[in-house]
Amino acid sequence: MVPQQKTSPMPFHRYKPFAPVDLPDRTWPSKTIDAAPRWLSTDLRDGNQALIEPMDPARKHEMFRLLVEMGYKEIEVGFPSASQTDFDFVRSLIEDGLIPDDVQISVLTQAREDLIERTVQSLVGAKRATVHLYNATAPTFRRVVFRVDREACKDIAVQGTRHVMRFAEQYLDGTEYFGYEYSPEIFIDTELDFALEVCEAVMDVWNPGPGREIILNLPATVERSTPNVYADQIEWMSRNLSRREHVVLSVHPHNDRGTGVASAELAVMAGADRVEGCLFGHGERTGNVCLVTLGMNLFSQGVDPRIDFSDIDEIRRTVEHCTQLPVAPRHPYGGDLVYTAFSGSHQDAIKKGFAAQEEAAGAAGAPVDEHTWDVPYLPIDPKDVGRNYEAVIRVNSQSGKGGVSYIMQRDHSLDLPRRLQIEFSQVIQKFTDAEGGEFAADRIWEIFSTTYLADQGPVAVLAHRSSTDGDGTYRIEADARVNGEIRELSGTGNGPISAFCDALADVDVKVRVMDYVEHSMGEDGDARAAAYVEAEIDGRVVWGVGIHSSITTASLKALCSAIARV
Ligand SMILES: CC(=O)SCCNC(=O)CCNC(=O)[C@H](O)C(C)(C)COP(=O)(O)OP(=O)(O)OC[C@H]1O[C@@H](n2cnc3c(N)ncnc32)[C@H](O)[C@@H]1OP(=O)(O)O
Ligand SMILES: CC(C)C(=O)C(=O)O
Repeated sequence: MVPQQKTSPMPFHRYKPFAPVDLPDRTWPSKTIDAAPRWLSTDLRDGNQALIEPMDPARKHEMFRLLVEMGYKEIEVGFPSASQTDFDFVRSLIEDGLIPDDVQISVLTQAREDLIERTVQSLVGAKRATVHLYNATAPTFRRVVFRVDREACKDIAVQGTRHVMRFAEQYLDGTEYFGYEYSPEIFIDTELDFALEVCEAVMDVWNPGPGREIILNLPATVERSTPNVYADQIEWMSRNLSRREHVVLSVHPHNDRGTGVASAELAVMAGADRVEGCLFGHGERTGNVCLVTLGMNLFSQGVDPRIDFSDIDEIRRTVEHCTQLPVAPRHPYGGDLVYTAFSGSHQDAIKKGFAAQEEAAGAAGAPVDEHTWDVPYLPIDPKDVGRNYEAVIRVNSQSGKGGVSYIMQRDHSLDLPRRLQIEFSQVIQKFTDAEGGEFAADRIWEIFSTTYLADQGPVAVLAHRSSTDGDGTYRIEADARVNGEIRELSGTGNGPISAFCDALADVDVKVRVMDYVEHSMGEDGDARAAAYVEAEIDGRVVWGVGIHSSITTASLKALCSAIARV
C-alpha cells in the first residue's frame, strides 16, 4: 500500500475558500481564442511601482522604446502625480516627440481631485492619451481602508470621473483622442452586483457611445480564486453591462496563485477584449500577468499575437536591464533553459523530431523553417524567437545516446551508427558520473577524440597501396607500426578492411569485423570521410572510428582505432 499523507502542521484553517459564481449557463469553457486581444503594457507603471529600484529616466525611455518596437499600441507610462520623476518622464515623452502617432499612452491616478488635475496636466500636448482612474470597491477596502459604505464608494468613482472630464476639457484641447479607463480595484473580491453598479454609474458620467468607448478594467488585483471563477466573473459582467458595444472590457490579472496566464486566457474566452500585463510578469508581489507568455501562447497556436517576439533574448536583456531583476531560466518562452533538454529520452525524441521535420519539409517541398512545426518536447521552433539550436541539447549525467550523438552530428558532422552511439554515450556517462555537472560540446569532442581518434594504439598504418586483381580480389600493402616496430604487411580480401584484417593476421592480430559504416562529412568534393568499424578483438566487441580525406585511409584508421580500444 502507498503510504498515507499526513495532516499538515500548517494553520490552513485560517483561510476561507473563494466563493464561486452562480453561473450554470456559462459559455466560456467551449470558446477558443482565435484572435489577439488588445494589449496594454503596464511595465512603466505597475511593473515599475513594484521594483526594488524604480527605473530612472534612461531606463524608462529604454523600456518605452522596447514596447513601441515590439508593437504595443497602448502603454501605461506612469503615475504622474506620484512623483516629479514620473511627471517629468511623461512630459519628456510628449515634449521630445517620442510617442508614435499610433501609440496611445495612458496614465494612472487615484480618484482624488488634486491628483487628477496634476495627472491631466502631465498630458498637455499629447496627441492621444488615456487617463486611468481607480478606486478600490471590495468590502474589506470599503471597511478598512476608506471607511465608506457602498454609496460613498461609488461616489468616489463618479466624482473622480467628473474631475477627469473637467480637467481634460480644461487642459487637453490639443489632444486628438482622449480616452478614459476606469478600474474598480480589487474587482475580484467585489460583489458582482456592486461592481456592475459602480461601472454603470461611471458610464452614466462618461457617456460612452459611437466613437467614444470606455475601458472598464476588472482587475484581479490580488489573485485569490481559481481562473475559472475569474472567468465566470468576467462573463457575468460582460453579459450584464449595458452599452456593451461601447465598452472595452479589460482584465488585469496578477499572479499570486501562479495562475495569472490561465486567468487572462479564460477571461478572454469569457468576453474580455483587452489584457493588461507586464513583460516577463513584473509587477506587484508575484507580478502582473506575463505579456510574453500570453502573446507566445497565441503564437504557438497559430494565432497572430500582433506583437513581435522574434528576438526574445534582446527583449529579455532589455527588460533585465530596465528592471534590474533577472528573468528566471525557466520562464516560459524567454528563459535561458526553456529550449534545452538535458535528459536522455527528451534528447532522443528531439533529435528524431529534427530529422523528421527536415524529411517532412523536404517531402512537402517547403523550406524547413516554413514547414508546420511538430518536434517533440519543443512547443515552438526556438529559431522563431531568435534562438539557435546550440542550446537545445546539453549533456549531463541525465543524458543519453540521443543527446550525445546529436552534438556529434551537429558540431562535427559525424553520424554515429546506433550501436556506436550506445557505446560512446556509456563512455560519456562514466565521465559525467565521475565529474558531475554539465559537459560542454568541446569536452564531449575531446573525449571522443581521445577515445577513438588518438592514433596511439598498437597498430598504426603509415602508408598503404592497393590494387585489384582481374578476379576482383582486393590486395593491400601497408607500412605499419605494430607494437612499436615498423612492418610491411600485405593481405587480400574483398575490400580494404578485409584485406587489412588478412594482413594483420600475419602479425598475430586477430580481428573479426562485424559492421562497417562510412559517410562523407560534407557536401563538397574534398570533404573528409568518416568510417566506423565494429569489430570483435580478443573476445571483445568494440567500435573504432577513422576520419580522413581518403575513405580507404579512414577505414584502415577505424580498424586501428578499434584495436587500440581493446
Ligand atoms: C493596485 C495598484 O497597483 S493601485 C496603484 C498603486 N500605485 C501607487 O500607489 C504608486 C504611486 N502612489 C503614490 O505615490 C502615492 O500613493 C500618492 C502620491 C498617489 C498619494 O500619496 P499620499 O497622498 O501620501 O496618500 P497615500 O499613498 O498614503 O494614499 C492613501 C490615501 O489615499 C486614499 N486612496 C487610496 N487609493 C485611492 C483611490 N484610488 N482613490 C481615492 N483615494 C484613494 C486612501 O484612502 C488614503 O486616504 P486617507 O489618507 O484619507 O486615509
Ligand atoms: C489600478 C489597478 C488596475 C491595479 O493596478 C490593480 O488592481 O492591480
